[in-house]
Amino acid sequence: MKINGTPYRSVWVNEKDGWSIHIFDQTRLPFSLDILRLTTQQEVAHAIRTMQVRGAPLIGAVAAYGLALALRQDASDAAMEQNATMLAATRPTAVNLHWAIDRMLNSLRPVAPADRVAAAYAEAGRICNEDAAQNEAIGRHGLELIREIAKNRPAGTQINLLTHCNAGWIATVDWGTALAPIYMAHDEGLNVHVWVDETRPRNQGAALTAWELGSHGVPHTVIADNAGGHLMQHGKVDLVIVGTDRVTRTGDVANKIGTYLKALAAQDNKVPFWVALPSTTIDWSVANGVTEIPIEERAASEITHVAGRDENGKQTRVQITPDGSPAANPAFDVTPARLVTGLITERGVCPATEEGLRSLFPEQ
Ligand SMILES: CSC[C@@H](O)[C@@H](O)C(=O)COP(=O)(O)O
Repeated sequence: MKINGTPYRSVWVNEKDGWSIHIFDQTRLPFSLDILRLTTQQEVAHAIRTMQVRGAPLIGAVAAYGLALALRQDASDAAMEQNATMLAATRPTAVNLHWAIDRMLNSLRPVAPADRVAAAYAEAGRICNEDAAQNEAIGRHGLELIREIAKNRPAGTQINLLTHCNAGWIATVDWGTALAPIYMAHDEGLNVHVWVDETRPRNQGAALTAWELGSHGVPHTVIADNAGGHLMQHGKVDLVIVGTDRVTRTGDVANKIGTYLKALAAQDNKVPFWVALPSTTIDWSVANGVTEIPIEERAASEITHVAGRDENGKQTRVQITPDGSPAANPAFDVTPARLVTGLITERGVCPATEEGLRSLFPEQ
């Protein structure tokens, strides 16, 4: 996607040295667009853990480059396996991270250590290109759903979408998952407007989705997380569309905490609830999302404190809870398949069922 007219991806190799990795520091957005240079696997692991990079597909792609950086230091079998395990442990819920590390290992194990660095950069590059292409395809399939709504309305009627967290281009290598159809709808002149859940505790909606949509000129309104149900009751949401960190083969959807409540409200108000994902987000080994998907528990300080900018423009964190009040911070929840209208993948849309997914991915 473009920033001030210049096309960017969310991760790229430094053109001059040919090996260090660049990302945007997402903890600084929306106030500052800082490009970070990562030179070691430890820096990559730190960036993932602290959410300088985040979003399921992007952490997979960045971790793949993290393994390439590790191999520059030591390309032996033992070091490669150890660094892969370390990188895979940085965040537990998004299956794309584990998928990317497994794919790297499967392609690198048969390669002689002397040739592994070049092979690792090539494989990580392919992962990035495929992610960008898959998300673009998701955009085209999701666009059909928005066109369908537009078709049944007087020309130019506003179409109101609601999204949770950030599943935009900076959560992927390019395009985004949930936001890709929205960008395409806006670009072809459909009158889309997006309700953006702020997404406490880390506010990825308020900080990142609002920044992305605003940069692209897409009309949007940031709302408190608890406002979605009310808006749906009053007919102000035509379609909910979210991304996901892991989808079971049966169609259960793990996504940012609060997604489940949106799905319940959508069901009660007969608002379609769609989930956009590349196939790298499907965990074919899991049948029951509620009992089997590991849910990341993050620091209590993300609940007790809020990050923002003060009146002098300085980025700061302020405490919002009494001293000593305990806080719990489960970072994801699971929306059961029965609440999901359908899944949007790079191969098309399907019901959130095992049959639906297998009809699109019969090779699994
Ligand atoms: C295309 S990204 C899909 C998901 O990864 C996204 O919705 C999400 O929940 C991200 O969580 P985060 O904790 O910000 O990494």
